[in-house]
Amino acid sequence: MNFIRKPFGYEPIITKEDLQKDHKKKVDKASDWKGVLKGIWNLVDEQRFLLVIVLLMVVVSSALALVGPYLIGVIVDDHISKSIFVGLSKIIGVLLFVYLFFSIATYLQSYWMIGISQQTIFRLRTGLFEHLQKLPVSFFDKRQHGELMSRMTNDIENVSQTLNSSFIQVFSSILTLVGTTVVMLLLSPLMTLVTLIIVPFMYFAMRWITKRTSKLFKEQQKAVGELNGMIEETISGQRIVKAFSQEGRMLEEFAIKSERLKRTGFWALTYSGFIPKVMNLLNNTSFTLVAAVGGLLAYYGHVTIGEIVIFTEYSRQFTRPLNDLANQFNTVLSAIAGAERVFAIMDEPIEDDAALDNADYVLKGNVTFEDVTFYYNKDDESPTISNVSFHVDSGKTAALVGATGAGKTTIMQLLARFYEVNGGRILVDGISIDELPRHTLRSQTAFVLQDPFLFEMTVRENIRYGKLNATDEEVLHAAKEANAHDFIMKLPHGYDTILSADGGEISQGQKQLLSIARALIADPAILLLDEATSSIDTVTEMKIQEALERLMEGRTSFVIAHRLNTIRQADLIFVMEAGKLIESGTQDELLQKKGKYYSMLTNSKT
Ligand SMILES: Nc1ncnc2c1ncn2[C@@H]1O[C@H](COP(=O)(O)OP(=O)(O)OP(=O)(O)O)[C@@H](O)[C@H]1O
Repeated sequence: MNFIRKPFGYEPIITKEDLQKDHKKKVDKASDWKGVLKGIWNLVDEQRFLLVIVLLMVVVSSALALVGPYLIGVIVDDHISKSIFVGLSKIIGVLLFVYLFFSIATYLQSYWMIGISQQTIFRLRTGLFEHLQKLPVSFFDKRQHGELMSRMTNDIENVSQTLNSSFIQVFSSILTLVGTTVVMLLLSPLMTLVTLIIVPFMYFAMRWITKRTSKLFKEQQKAVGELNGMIEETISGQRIVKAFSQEGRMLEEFAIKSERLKRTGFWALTYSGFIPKVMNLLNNTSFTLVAAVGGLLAYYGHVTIGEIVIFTEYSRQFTRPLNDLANQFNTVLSAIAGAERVFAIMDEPIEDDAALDNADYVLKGNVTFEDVTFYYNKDDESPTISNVSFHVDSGKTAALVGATGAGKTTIMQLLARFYEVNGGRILVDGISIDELPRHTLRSQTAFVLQDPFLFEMTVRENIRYGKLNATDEEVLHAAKEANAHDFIMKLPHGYDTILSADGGEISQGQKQLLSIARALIADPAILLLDEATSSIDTVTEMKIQEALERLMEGRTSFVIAHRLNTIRQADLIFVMEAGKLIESGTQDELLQKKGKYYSMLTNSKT
């Protein structure tokens, strides 16, 4: 497939139907502007006073911008054309003062505005990150991670740029437009008419262009989000991509997405590139009209030369803010689209939490499931977990067995309250888990997964993740207990070796040992363990087994068991099938029963 196209060989990508659809959508979503502005206003928070001062500065500088041309007109009419130079120095002094003060006012307004916008963006970024941390696991299940990352970076950057510059410019442009019109009308309604004759043309030209660009900018941001999503997935899953030799397919998919971004980018920039050109043309036309008609009127004594000078200046001053407004329009539109996407996440409901009454509760680890039913999706025909009931005493080990997809991992995730049950109750020490603050429950529950997640931090920090205030001695002790110390000491910088985000430089078994050390240091009452299925060399496997035995001692443990030995040693065995708990008991009880477990065991032996 050839992905490289001639730079100008693109088909226009907006049809009339698209524009009509888009117009309808805009009408439907008219309130979003208000919502976005309200959201930003809330974020400005305690800097609102400074913002008001900035706005006052804009008023002052816009007024000063009107005084300059007027004074030049006065100089021409009262001094130059009459050759009277008395008092000229005074008026030039005032003019210089006006220009100086104008510069100071514009400098101050942009200096303060940068401070306000950076602080606002800081709040927006931190708020979004904080909100993401509080969202339920189910939120992340449904979304592409790279796309979310794009909201944290690109969209926020767009809002930031608008707040930095566009905000002041838009406000000042509006003030200048209104101010200039008023002053022009007071001076000469006839000349005002000549100056403003160009405005309807500008309006229609702008409408034609922005109708197209606003849709394109939205599409461009969406395409950036999708592309980022794919890049993130491909980089984090690059081993799988390579293992299945999918590089070619990924490249094709990437090229298609990238091509879409290129096409929307091309048209967005092409259309928005018309804006300054069209504006310039209309601007110069207006300038020429004012000079020509003004000259004619002056000839017949209707206006003075000074007034023509004032109006030629004002005609520039009038079209410049229009030009600015037109230019800023796209930036503002793209920022609003970005802000909408950010606020959409902020509006996602966070996990509600229990009152803090039980916050200091120390778990003993008695776990009870009472008729628990759970659906991942409301529309699923049958529940993922249906009517499961069991009890595990504190300190005991329960092995979960069953075919893939039977619901073993789900049982564990429900116990850690990653998802809310749809029916029944889960109790720890007789307390329903929704009466325990999540932090209380999760800080005393630890996961040891097959493929544990390691952070791009030192080995020491990765172990300390289980208990952030652990001392170096505690880290060392946990690593020794987890049989991880020896291999850590062989790493280039020992405990200070920085691991890559997926722990690519250490083996699967070593990752498990680190994850056991992390769980040991957390000292949880309840352990949720997914036994490794991948083949690990016998020495490492023995080390893992030994470390796990130490870890499980005295704690309530749920193990997704793959080895017969683990199952045999468990106090209780739960056999799961299609979300149901079909058998439970000790190894002996289940063997005597000669049911599913018995047949699973005999089948695996044959
Ligand atoms: N986040 C999710 N969203 C929707 N469905 C899910 C989700 N996670 C798991 N499922 C579905 O729920 C069912 C039970 O999955 P679960 O991971 O609990 O099975 P399991 O017994 O642990 O399987 P395995 O031994 O393969 O890990 C499966 O049909 C699975 O497709």
